[in-house]
Amino acid sequence: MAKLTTHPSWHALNQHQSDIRNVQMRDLFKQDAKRFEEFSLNVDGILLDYSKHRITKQTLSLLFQLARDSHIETWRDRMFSGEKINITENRAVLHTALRNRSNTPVEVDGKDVMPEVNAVLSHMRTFTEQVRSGKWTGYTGKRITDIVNIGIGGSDLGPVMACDALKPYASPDLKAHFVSNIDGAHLVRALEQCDPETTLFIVASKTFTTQETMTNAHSARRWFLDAAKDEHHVAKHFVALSTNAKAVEAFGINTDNMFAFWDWVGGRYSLWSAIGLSIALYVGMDNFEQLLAGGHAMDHHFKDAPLEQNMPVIMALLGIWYNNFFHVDTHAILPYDQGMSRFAAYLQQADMESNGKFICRDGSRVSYKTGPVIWGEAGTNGQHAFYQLIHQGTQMVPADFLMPVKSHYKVGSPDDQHHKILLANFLAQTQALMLGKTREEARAELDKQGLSGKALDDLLPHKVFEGNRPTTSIMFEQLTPFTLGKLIALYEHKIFVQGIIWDINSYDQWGVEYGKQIASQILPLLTSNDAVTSFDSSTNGLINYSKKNA
Ligand SMILES: O=P(O)(O)OC[C@H]1O[C@](O)(CO)[C@@H](O)[C@@H]1O
Repeated sequence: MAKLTTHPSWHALNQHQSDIRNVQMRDLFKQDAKRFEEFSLNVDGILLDYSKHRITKQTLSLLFQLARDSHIETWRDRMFSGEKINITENRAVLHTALRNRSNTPVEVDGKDVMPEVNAVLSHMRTFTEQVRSGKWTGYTGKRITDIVNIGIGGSDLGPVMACDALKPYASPDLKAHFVSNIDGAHLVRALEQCDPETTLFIVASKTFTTQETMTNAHSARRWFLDAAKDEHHVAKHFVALSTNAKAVEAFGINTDNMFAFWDWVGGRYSLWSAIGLSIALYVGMDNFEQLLAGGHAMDHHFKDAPLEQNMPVIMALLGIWYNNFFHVDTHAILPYDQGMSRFAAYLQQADMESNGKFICRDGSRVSYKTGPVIWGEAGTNGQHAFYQLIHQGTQMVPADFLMPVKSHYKVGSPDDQHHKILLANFLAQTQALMLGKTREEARAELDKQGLSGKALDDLLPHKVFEGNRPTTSIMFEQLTPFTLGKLIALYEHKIFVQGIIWDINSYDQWGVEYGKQIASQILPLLTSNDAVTSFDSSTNGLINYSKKNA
């Protein structure tokens, strides 16, 4: 495949960027009263407004050409059809099969995976209904009141995010806790809220070897047995979500209580699989299937819509525009919905573990930037923390603003203003970032406030906003399971498109493996009495300090 930087569209985009880099969005809006209509898209109830970007029609047409030059459509079809596009692990990438509600056959190595996918979903349904109805009881016959998901990375972030987002759909009889960190504080704090007689542990690990998860799971088992005494009771209180039946058995979990998935499900794409069991328990299997249906609806859109009207493709290309042509390093995710407060953390793994790569698929080094730093916080909290930098800092921070039109919550009086105030802030921020405030406008404002002379002149430069700061607005009716499914799949496909354009493998994570490898070399040294001298002086110094002061 031709290298990205050799595509004529790449060169044309570079040239185009230097032509339009000083164009002001406020002027573009003045020149074209229909800019919103031209640069927005409504897919199945999700409105994407990308008019507040430093783009013209020509920008988009060059970006779509870049996508075509990168053979996006061919790669997309290869992914959906189960081809092993994860080349370094020789695996298919088929999270889309997990939410394939049309149930059309999807083959891996000549075998349709749908019967197995459906069997696990049906197992999940039976189990969740038993637990939620109180039929599944603990060792003393009491119903389950607390679930504790023990997992990390993709075996944690998706379920945490989705349970938080879908709390309005949750059963009031079941509390969900999530333990991921190896720091004992995480487990201890969760267990403090639980009773061994009524707690169900969900050990979520694709490999069932991850150090954090296995250590936490063994500690949870000990905590449980301290109360239950008899190992036979473990079966009622521990279930496993994994691809590794042998390791599940070795842990002491009955494989009847194991919910399987497969190596073609990447960890960070696994909330659609058995890894979503905590979501299904918390909000019920019907709602979990609605989440899957939302993901599936977005898959259809991504597969069927022409590139020019394809939401994930447009979002991906806007990211490429800033990343590779404005040389921006970062991208903020700003959901104006308290339930989505973990959405940025979820996308951090989805995006950064996927596209934080410097090696092309052919093994050569990339000569351009790949994935940006993803971060964010729920609005309006972010406004009172870091938005200052987005407004007046020296770097451009493209941001996605997300917001439901309707809230699930009513607070106090019938004329509850919370959601309107939230919406006003959402709209104000994106407008202010686009418009900025010129020197003249700032002067007029200060003048109106009664300032004049030196006092006005001194304050004036601080009150100027350059504006022209790009944002995408994503609005939807309400945060339902279906909509959340669509939003997650939207970002997954955006990440896919960017990975293809950057010519990297978005589906491995050797960087994470490397850290694990070194940690396992260090761990035994922490228990010996000898001073450590085998590493660099910094690592030796830190190890020896910690040993001396333990
Ligand atoms: O589910 P496992 O195998 O415990 O892995 C947990 C996480 O660790 C990673 O391998 C690295 O963070 C992720 O991709 C994965 O989601």
